[in-house]
Amino acid sequence: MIVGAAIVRDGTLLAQQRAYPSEAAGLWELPGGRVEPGEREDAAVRRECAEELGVAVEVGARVGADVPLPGGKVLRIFAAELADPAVRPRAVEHRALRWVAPDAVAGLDWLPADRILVPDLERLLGFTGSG
Ligand SMILES: Nc1nc2c([nH]c(=O)n2[C@H]2C[C@H](O)[C@@H](COP(=O)(O)OP(=O)(O)OP(=O)(O)O)O2)c(=O)[nH]1
Repeated sequence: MIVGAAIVRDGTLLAQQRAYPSEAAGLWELPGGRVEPGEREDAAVRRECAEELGVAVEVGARVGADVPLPGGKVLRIFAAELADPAVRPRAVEHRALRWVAPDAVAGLDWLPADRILVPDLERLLGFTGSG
């Protein structure tokens, strides 16, 4: 199980740009990673956000359906918020971070699994689209 955090602040979504491996470098994803044996999924989200962004988050409801990943893994996204909205996330192991506006979510160069979740992420941000 891979968990990811859809962190929302001021109506925008935090995305991060992968630096590796080469086939994924430059593409965007949500903060997250593998759930360790015996670890709760919400705890894994908090741990990954601490490791990757240096921030504490509060984990909310699931976003969208599970997305199957190559190799039999599954990606499961949870809504999240910064425990302290004044603390700025840092790109510890990623190339860049971006707070994405609702109307820019669909245009970001996401990893393939995340692209599937775009409508769910837009809904989370309250984006109704152009028509
Ligand atoms: N964190 C994260 N991983 C994603 C997303 N979408 C997606 O397909 N993945 C894939 C990429 C990787 O194959 C896997 C998680 O990799 P990772 O590098 O973030 O996690 P990790 O450090 O715990 O994993 P590992 O390298 O130790 O196996 O899930 C996403 O939005 N966030």
